Amino acid sequence: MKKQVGAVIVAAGKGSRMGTPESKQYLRLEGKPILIHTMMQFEQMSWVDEIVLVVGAQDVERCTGWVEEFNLRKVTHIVAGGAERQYSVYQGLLAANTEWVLIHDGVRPFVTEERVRACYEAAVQQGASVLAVPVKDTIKQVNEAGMIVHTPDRRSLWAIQTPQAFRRSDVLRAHEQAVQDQVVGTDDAMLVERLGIGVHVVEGEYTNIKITTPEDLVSAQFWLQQMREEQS
Ligand SMILES: Nc1ccn([C@@H]2O[C@H](COP(=O)(O)OP(=O)(O)OP(=O)(O)O)[C@@H](O)[C@H]2O)c(=O)n1
Ligand SMILES: C[C@](O)(CO)[C@H](O)COP(=O)(O)O
Repeated sequence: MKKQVGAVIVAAGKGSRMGTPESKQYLRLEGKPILIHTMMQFEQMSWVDEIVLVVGAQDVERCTGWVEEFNLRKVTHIVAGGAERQYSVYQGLLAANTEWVLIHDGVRPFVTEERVRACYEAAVQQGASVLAVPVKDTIKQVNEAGMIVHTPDRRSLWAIQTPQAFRRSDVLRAHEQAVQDQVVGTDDAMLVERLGIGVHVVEGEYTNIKITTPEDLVSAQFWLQQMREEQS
């Protein structure tokens, strides 16, 4: 029988905004690569059946070694990604073999099982869902001359996170349509929305940061320590 839930974890980016010689997903926290922290979160979710990992072609070998070293038994495929996040996700979706997929950034290690489950359940009920948090700042739309052109009502603005949960067949179709239409999106929901499928927003946690720039590493150390204290 086809398995129900898979996680597609994308980690084929270069991390240019981090600016380190080693791509950010391989920087170590408490001795383990950030990507491994993320994968361990999904590995311990008993209801997640498989994990598909997407990395740079040059990193497949060392990631295969880590999957063994850290006993990540749910990993079924380690595939090479593409030049944009969207293309990496697509490669992961092709390899996945579950009815539902949870697409997650390899550099969001602090996502909690409770929120991932809520996201998955909302998708099953509503068709598609993403984790997100209400924005805390006032957001302005600014033109090329540096002038404010619009202040959207903050009450309708959410910062979108991962995981993003979809029926695999829907999100695969959305990616294929995007390629045909020459659209490159910054998340997968955007591509699914284009098909006219409603995407439900599930409130996430501000701690589910995407490690992107050097100051995020300071926050990451802090949140990891907090997690350890809660566990002990
Ligand atoms: N071609 C790409 C680009 C990004 N990603 C992954 O998508 C996630 C979110 O992307 P982002 O934080 O933007 O990572 P990078 O693209 O690596 O960062 P930057 O934009 O600073 O280069 C990361 O886990 C990243 O590895 C990917 O799999 N393939
Ligand atoms: C998908 C995403 O995590 C939603 O916030 C994000 O858009 C991907 O990373 P990027 O920084 O936009 O490349």
